[in-house]
Amino acid sequence: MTTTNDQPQRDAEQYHLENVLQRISINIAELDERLTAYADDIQTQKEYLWNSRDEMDHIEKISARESIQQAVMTGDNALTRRHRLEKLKDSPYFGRFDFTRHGRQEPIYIGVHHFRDDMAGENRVYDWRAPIASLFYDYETGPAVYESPEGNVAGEISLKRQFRIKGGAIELMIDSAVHVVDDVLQDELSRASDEGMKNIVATIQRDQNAIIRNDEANALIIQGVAGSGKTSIALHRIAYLLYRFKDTLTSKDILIISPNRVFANYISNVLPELGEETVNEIGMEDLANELLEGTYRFETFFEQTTALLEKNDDVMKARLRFKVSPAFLTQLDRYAAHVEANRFVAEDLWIARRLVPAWLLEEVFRKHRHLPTNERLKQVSWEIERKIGNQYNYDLEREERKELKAAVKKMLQQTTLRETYKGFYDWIEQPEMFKTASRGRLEYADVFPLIYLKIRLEGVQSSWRNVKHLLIDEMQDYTPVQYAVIGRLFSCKKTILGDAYQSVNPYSASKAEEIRQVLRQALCVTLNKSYRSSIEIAHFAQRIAYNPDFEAIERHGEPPSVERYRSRKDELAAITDMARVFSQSDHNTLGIVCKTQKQARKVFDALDGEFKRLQLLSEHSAAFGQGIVVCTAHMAKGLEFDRVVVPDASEKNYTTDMERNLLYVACTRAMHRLTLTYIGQPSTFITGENAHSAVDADQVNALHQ
Ligand SMILES: Nc1ncnc2c1ncn2[C@@H]1O[C@H](COP(=O)(O)OP(=O)(O)OP(=O)(O)O)[C@@H](O)[C@H]1O
Repeated sequence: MTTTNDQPQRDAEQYHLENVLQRISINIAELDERLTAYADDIQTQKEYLWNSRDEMDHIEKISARESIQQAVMTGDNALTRRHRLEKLKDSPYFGRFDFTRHGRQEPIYIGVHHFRDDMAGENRVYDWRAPIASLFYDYETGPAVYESPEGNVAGEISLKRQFRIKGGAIELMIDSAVHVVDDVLQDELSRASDEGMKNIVATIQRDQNAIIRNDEANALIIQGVAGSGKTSIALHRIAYLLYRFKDTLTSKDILIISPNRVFANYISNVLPELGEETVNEIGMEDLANELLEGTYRFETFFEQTTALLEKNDDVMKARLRFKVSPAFLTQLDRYAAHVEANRFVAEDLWIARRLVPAWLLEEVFRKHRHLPTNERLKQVSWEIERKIGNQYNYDLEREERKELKAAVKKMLQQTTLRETYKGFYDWIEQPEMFKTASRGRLEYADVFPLIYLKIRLEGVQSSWRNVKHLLIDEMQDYTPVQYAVIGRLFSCKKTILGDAYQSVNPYSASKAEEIRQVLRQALCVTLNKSYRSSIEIAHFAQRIAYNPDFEAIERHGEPPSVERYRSRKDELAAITDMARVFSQSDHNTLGIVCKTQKQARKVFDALDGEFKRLQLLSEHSAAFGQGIVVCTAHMAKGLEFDRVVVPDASEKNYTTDMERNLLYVACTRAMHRLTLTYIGQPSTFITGENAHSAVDADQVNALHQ
């Protein structure tokens, strides 16, 4: 790898950049002229329609309106193109490679958007998603081949160059012989955090590129270590699919299931940055509410996790464990079949002195299995009435119709969905496995099994049935039953991603393999390289949850510090000092990540009043900004901060497996600095026999060299 200090080369690139910027400005000016002409044309057409409305017939009016609509659409397209060009003005491209095919060498510039210079009839910048752009991510200099719609195109790459261009000036320019230059990546990763998640188009790695461009897998499951870029890749994949299938896929066809609104907000600017509209997003609880049509109140996942942490109730854990086992789903399926077979007890029926045999009633009832129960009964009565009409040439009187309806209704074992669900636990002779949460609500662990039963017995209405691509983040926090519901609800393609090591609630979790068993036809891929944290932080986190396949990017920073205090008061005073130091630094975010909401509230109260940009996140929060963010590990999942402080990293506070996971999530949120504080004894996960002391930090380092 060489940094291009070669002045003539830099001058040539500067000249090229200025030329591209000039061409962008010329194209924008031309678009502006066209936009003015479109606006005038639309205005004229509207005036004509208005002035001539009395002389025009219906057909003429429709055609005039269509013509206006057409002009508006053309104008909109021109406006979108203008917006894109405007964005390119700041940074038109980030990469170049020289590609020789059929003896002809051409420099190819790659940017976030395509720039076709319409006036000169030339492609000046290729969209990073274009087939030819894959060469940039997949090859070093030398022979290379890419797949185009017309077939494979082979050639030779003779130069690879990376740029960082800002405000129309080249800030960084590096030539590289390796696939994507480490220096540029290092430079990107060393920066302070942004508002929200950023795009990574300039430094997508080869294995990441393969996942982004996989357009065949029906369900793609990405298991990746903390900070491996799963969320980034999933969003870039969505942008890629929108580009690749632009005729059949729009952002309205995509749905993201995300863990909470803070996370949804955090990732929401990536797609617009990539030139796509934001896509629909929903949380599991909202989805459940919609499927149950708001008829049942239930505790939230956050409440379930909090209860587990605060009560450490073994009986509750046993209930949760039971409901994530594969056997549970099988039993639920059997029960659904049993209920279906026994809920309608038909008898021969005499209506208007005509016989309706029991077998016929049963057959009609069975036929309409996917209707809600009431609808189904109505359908049975209506079909029987029609059959009587056809067979006996007799139309039922009003009273007879009523009699028929009542008789059909009586044949059904009348129970509510909730009673039927509760009956499941009696049926399997484990009634203790069903328990209501506070205020008569359903326990969260019962919500999706209940929905599953509803789907099996009567079907559900979903406003998302037309979704064409579903993205599920933090897959580890959903149970096999949730995946069974998702599998039945969404027949579309799916991208599912997460990390088994980051389950915030191991009693209610799934691993990639378990998800694959439920969804079938799924392709699992693994990402083992972590980009977020400095190598020191990454290796520290490995001591908490060791993964032999883990690989950290070689970016150095300060070693994490574990600090002991004599009292809680001293500890809080030290954390306040850390917040002060952060406020004076050039870092943008400090996450103070606690185990429970109560603990987070205490830390927040200690800091409140002194710091301007201070925020406490709760399950009701919708976003977080730059500054100091106090939250639980549960809420911090998927987020990242320049600096992280983990208060109360004591033996008492972090003991169980669940707490180990939370500690791991908390530490892996840190990009550049990590501090853990405690009083008494430190958690054995970071120092004692429970930490991965068998493989100490040096050994872990050695493993990765
Ligand atoms: N190829 C890349 N180039 C630059 N930055 C990258 C690249 N891949 C990942 N990153 C950065 O690494 C960080 C982690 O990415 P992301 O949040 O997508 O990972 P994740 O696997 O979803 O993490 P986690 O599971 O820990 O929440 C982000 O700052 C992202 O920008």
